[in-house]
Amino acid sequence: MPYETILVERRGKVGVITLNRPKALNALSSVLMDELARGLDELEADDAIGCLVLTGSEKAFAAGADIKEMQDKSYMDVYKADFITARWEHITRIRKPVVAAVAGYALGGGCELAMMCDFIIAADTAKFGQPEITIGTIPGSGGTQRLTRFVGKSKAMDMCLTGRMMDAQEAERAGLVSRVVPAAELMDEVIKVAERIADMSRPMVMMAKESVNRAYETTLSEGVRFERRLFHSTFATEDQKEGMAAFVEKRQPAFKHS
Ligand SMILES: CC(C)=CC(=O)SCCNC(=O)CCNC(=O)[C@H](O)C(C)(C)COP(=O)(O)OP(=O)(O)OC[C@H]1O[C@@H](n2cnc3c(N)ncnc32)[C@H](O)[C@@H]1OP(=O)(O)O
Repeated sequence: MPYETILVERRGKVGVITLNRPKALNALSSVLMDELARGLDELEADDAIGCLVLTGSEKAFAAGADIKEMQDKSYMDVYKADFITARWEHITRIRKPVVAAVAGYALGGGCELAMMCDFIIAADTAKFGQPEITIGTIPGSGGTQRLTRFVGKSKAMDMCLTGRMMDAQEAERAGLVSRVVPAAELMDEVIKVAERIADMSRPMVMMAKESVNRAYETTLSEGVRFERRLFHSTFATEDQKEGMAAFVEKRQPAFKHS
């Protein structure tokens, strides 16, 4: 079935999903979020793809959940449908890495969606914020939780209570984004990063992702034990033998993803 609100492309080993509702600044409607889940599943299932990129337009990664769609919902509507989280958290269950390439506005649900990716590379035009307070609600898809883990309590409170936006430089200083690049170079830079990841051993990439994510869900000692067990398991793989042999033989590894 064709997509109406996203574009799904393959650039070699990299799968790119572009949010595509330009007239609404990529407001995250239920149709868009359903299509995003479908697009992610399509790329997850494609063995040729080693890394995913999620991006928007020059003006907006996404300006949040679709306010026009939400405004008339009742408490029962949102409670019974478990609006918004059930649908939105799909991206966090993707096992391949997902890099967010953010230019322009990443507000509300847009900021939350970017934070659900594995890391964020921002254009120097990016603006992050949780402005829900300004429209009479609060973040509903992890904004108060993930933002606090990224930037700490003081800045998260400031963002969530005032609804102010953070520019790309502040977001980098605060640890929300991993790097900032000139807007004109955003996609080239992100594709280079994604290609580098896609060239690594796929099972090792998945294990590293799983292990870093465990840091958010458990204690330090449990996390370190989890990491060590995964580390041990890498010694049962062909790619560990190949990677270390290639280092010793001073050549590039040829990973078989096994
Ligand atoms: C996940 C949860 C629980 C909650 C949320 O995400 S709530 C939403 C949080 N986001 C916001 O509150 C941001 C809303 N948008 C804005 O404040 C502004 O649009 C802007 C600052 C991002 C850009 O302002 P600008 O003047 O440049 O552009 P606009 O004329 O305001 O917008 C263009 C066009 O897009 C529509 N739009 C923008 N954001 C949304 C949105 N979140 N939902 C639905 N539609 C949105 C806007 O209405 C306008 O369309 P029309 O010209 O047809 O009205």
